[in-house]
Amino acid sequence: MDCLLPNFNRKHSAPFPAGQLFLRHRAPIIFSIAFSLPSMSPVFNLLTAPLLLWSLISLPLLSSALLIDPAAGSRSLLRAIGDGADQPDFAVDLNATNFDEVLRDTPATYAIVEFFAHWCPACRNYKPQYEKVARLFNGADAVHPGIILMTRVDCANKINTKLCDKFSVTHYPALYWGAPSKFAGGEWNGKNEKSEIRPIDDGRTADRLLKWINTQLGSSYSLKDEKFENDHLLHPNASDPGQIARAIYDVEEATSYAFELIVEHKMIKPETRATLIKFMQLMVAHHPSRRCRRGSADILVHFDDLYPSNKWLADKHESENSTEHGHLRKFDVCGKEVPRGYWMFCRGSKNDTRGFSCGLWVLLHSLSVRVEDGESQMAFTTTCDFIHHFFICEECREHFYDMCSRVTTPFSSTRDFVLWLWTAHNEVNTRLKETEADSKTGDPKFPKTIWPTKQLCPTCYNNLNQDEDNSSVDWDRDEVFKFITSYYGPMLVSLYKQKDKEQIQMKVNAVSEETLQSTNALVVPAGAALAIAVASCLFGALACFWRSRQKNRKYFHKPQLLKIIGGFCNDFVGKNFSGQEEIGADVNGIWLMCKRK
Ligand SMILES: Cc1cc2nc3c(=O)[nH]c(=O)nc-3n(C[C@H](O)[C@H](O)[C@H](O)COP(=O)(O)OP(=O)(O)OC[C@H]3O[C@@H](n4cnc5c(N)ncnc54)[C@H](O)[C@@H]3O)c2cc1C
Repeated sequence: MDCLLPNFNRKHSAPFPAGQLFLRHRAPIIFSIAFSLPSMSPVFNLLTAPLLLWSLISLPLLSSALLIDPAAGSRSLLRAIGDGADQPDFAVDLNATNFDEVLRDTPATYAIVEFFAHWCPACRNYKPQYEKVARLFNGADAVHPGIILMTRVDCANKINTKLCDKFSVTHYPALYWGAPSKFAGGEWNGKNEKSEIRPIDDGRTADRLLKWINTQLGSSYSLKDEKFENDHLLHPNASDPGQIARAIYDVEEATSYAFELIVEHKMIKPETRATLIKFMQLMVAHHPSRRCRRGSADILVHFDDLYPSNKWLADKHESENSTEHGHLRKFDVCGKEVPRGYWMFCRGSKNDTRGFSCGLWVLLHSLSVRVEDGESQMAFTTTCDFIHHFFICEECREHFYDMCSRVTTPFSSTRDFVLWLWTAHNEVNTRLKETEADSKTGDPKFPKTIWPTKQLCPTCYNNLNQDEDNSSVDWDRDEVFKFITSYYGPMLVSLYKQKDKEQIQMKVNAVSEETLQSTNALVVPAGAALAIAVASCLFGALACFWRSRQKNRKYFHKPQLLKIIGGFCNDFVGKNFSGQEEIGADVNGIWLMCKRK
């Protein structure tokens, strides 16, 4: 049951206003008078004794009935009741002084604000429910960090009166949902239907609140979700292979961050433009996260408008309107919901270790295992150029490019590319192992090792008695390839937009993801050179088509579109066209229409 607010000023709207005011404001006075009077005059003893007795007996009773503790303060007592005094709160207490600042600064994509009143029994009962959900999203040990900041504001606290009024709170507890930035300095009056802040109409229990959230995000969070710990591992890099499943968050975050850096540092120049487009083509086809594939496709389709290829135009654009990079920023490459500022698989034991560079490696490996044989050389050169132009770490990109330059024979298979990237990464590991030992700049909990360790992949070692040292390890390269393909392949799938809650379902999804990958194939293995050309043409043609469909939606009818797509499928990829799928859910939808023969 909610606590309804009467129509008069909230300050006077407590269910027990007289009692509460009495206890909050009068009781201490009566106490002090009662205790001081006897010392003033013995004449008052007769008067004060019964009063004192009444106070001593009735006040604790009344206080506990009204949840007011004169000694400890109402808030602290309220916190102590319900879910145990020792348990920390997960939801963040906000007030008028920090509300805007906290919500402006949070890296979370969404915020929930609970407006409550500390005197409200329904709020007290609701608190454990709210906390159950907040446990998932808030705090250093959040299970799903960076997605939702869950907060509360005590409207019975005088300093919050204006703040609560701005959000037209009519009952307690009242929950609102929106982007944190919309809350900061924002308001809600219940009339503006287009407001980006919305009341949560069904969050009365933890289950229902989470269900409401899942509906908004297309997620499948469960109250039973537990944090995926890195800490319990004996050796983090020799971990349970299942750990990699969490790396999808990191790959998404690394992708978003990389793109943000590119935009912020204005790295899109006429000479780097083509590299970025090719890398994004690679992402559209092979990024392990569905939302990053979709986001990259969206950006690609609008790329010409946002960054004209004509240098003169680009320069003019730049000087006239230096916000064109800002336009790109509005395209979140992996969507708006990607958690930011957190790392799961790549979380270091210190703030300044691991994170982005680890996520970037995982992205590169996960792309490498997904390309087809015919795309391997293109994927290799695109990766080399991407790191060369867009990885801000000067030393890293130079070293990496040096390793790229040492390749003399074009790759003709996925295996070549996967194993080259693995070797290159191990070369970096070997170099850094020494540097970090000298400079002590590495993460003590994640020392550099030759990878995969024996613990992670015993079959990768021809001789298990050998030291795990790059120069001397006798690798079974077939086993290494098999291991890497499965490690960065099916296990690293998007956790989003999947309704199924159980782990087992993830495996099922991994299979469907694999199917998607295979139907996504850009090329038939009809020779590397042809394949590279076809891959680029196909995407260009499809993107072009998709774009024209967006722009000229009213001029095309479905049969015409089916015919055009059928033509693309047959001409470019030699695959049958299945017209069953509805046209144009997104670019992935178009890929899906070309079925293997
Ligand atoms: C392209 C690139 C070049 C870099 N060059 C340099 C450099 O020259 N100097 C420098 O100081 N830093 C460089 N870095 C950063 C450095 O390699 C690490 O990313 C950083 O030190 C963080 O290390 P980490 O412990 O998180 O593991 P990382 O090395 O980032 O590895 C991430 C994860 O990948 C897995 N992994 C490890 N080795 C392999 C492998 N061989 N094959 C497949 N998977 C593996 C492990 O699970 C590991 O946890 C580079 C990063 C990138 C992306």
